[in-house]
Amino acid sequence: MNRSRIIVTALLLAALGALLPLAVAAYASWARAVSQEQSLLDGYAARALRNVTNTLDQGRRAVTEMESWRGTPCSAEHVEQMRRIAINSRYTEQVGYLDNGQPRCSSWGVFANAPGTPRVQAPDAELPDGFRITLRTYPGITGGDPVTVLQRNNIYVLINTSRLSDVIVDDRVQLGVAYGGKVVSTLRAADTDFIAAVAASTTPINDSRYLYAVARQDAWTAVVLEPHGNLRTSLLKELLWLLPIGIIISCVIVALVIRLLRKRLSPLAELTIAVQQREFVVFYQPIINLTTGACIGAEALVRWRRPDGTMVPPDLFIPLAEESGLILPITDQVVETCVRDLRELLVVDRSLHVAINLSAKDITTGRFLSVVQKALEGTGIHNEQIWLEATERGFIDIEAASTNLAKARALGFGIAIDDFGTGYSSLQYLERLPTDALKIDKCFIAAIGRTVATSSVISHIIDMAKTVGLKVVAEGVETEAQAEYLKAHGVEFAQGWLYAKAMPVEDFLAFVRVEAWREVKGA
Ligand SMILES: Nc1nc2c(ncn2[C@@H]2O[C@H](COP(=O)(O)O[C@H]3[C@@H](O)[C@H](n4cnc5c(=O)[nH]c(N)nc54)O[C@@H]3COP(=O)(O)O)[C@@H](O)[C@H]2O)c(=O)[nH]1
Repeated sequence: MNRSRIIVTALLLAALGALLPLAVAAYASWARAVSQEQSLLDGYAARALRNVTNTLDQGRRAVTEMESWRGTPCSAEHVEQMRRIAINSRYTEQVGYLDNGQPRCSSWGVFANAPGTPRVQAPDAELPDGFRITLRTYPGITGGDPVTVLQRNNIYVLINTSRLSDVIVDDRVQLGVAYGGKVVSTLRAADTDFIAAVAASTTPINDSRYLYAVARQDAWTAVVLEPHGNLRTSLLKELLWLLPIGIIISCVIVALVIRLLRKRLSPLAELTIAVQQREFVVFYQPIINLTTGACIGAEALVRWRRPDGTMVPPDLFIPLAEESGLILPITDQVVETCVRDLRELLVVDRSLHVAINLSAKDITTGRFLSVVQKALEGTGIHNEQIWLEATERGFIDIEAASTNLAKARALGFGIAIDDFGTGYSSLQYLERLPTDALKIDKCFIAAIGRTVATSSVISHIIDMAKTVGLKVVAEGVETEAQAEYLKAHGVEFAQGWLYAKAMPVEDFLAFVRVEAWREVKGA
């Protein structure tokens, strides 16, 4: 994944991580508010139903008690008894006596077609215990309040219908009581259509306007409802503690994403992925015989080709790779690539070699030897065609370095000391290390012909290398004057922009073909 994709993904993750806990907190607050309100309504509905049962039971008890009275109907004692029962029965407005289906007397006195005489109306239902119930009727004498009539044999009681819904509930709540789907009594300006619909339905009703609870017993239904908008207060209460938790979780997630992003975008993380994705390519810089002008091989120089195609020069990632240990798999990939790229060429032309840079870790651990040997297995490339370049950084553990390089040399690999002259103790290394060639660092080559301190050093390096019988390769040759100087001082080999820059394998193969053709033609 490239950088911008990672950033976009991280931004999306951060946005999601920030929003999700807030959304969950909001949803949880809503769900908790609804659940709390719902259980409150459930409690009210159960209470309302209990109230209906209690009220009717009281009426039933009044009738039953009156039924057991023996005496002359509508006598003063009879009326007195009815009055006594009505007074003691909290919800009963009136206890009365029927003669031939017509009210004759009640706890209020004897009727003689007085205006308070309850009208006799056909009952709405016959109950299993022999009672008949008339849900809403008007006694006339009470000034219009509807009453519910409970009657058995020739005794009846009047109950103020509003008693059926007389329950203490929160102000915001509406309540209704229905019998067989018909709304009998309501508390406050309740939505009777909705209550009737709930009472008549056996399945829950989805209505965006109300939150409601229902309790049923026999044909009675108590419905308690409140507009959804009323939930706002409970919702705010829940949000007050759930939202801060959501915000904290959001912040933690965003911080984690940023941390991961920074880690993922760190140079080390990118390099690690580059190694895993094998994003390295090898360029080859020709090495030239200064006397004949022929190409005798190439130095393999690694580049990191990022997924977007940009090339990262080794100076920018080799130090980090060495520090982190990633240089080891990078060396492995360079070795494999060199063998794959140049196998045919090296087998056809045995005079050619490829020089591979080793890192300090490669040299001290000695692992490069098995890596190179394994890569060469069955390729037909001779060990002598592989030069291994070591810099002074690899000689910190001089014992390990000389042992490992000696092993490599004994197997026929060429050993070159790279960047020679740039360290503090180059000469000391020369004595102790098994070496075939010295590569003079480009800073000395650049000083040729210039009046700088380093300009005089180069001739001493060349003399000394020749004295100990080493091949000399001059690095960074950029001008004819430098080449002439080197030739005049007996340097055999050179590489530098004067001849060619490091190039992709196809270009290098073409370069070698052209050079070979030029040789044939004697140009
Ligand atoms: N452990 C490994 N180190 C490696 C590997 N590949 C490269 N390197 C080291 O990275 C350093 C930079 O290399 P690079 O940017 O490829 O530069 C090389 C040449 O391009 C450059 N050069 C060659 N000719 C000229 C020239 O005429 N003028 C000029 N200014 N620069 C020139 O020099 C670099 C080669 O240096 P050297 O290795 O010292 O021969 C460099 O230190 C590489 O060693 C790797 O696979 N493993």
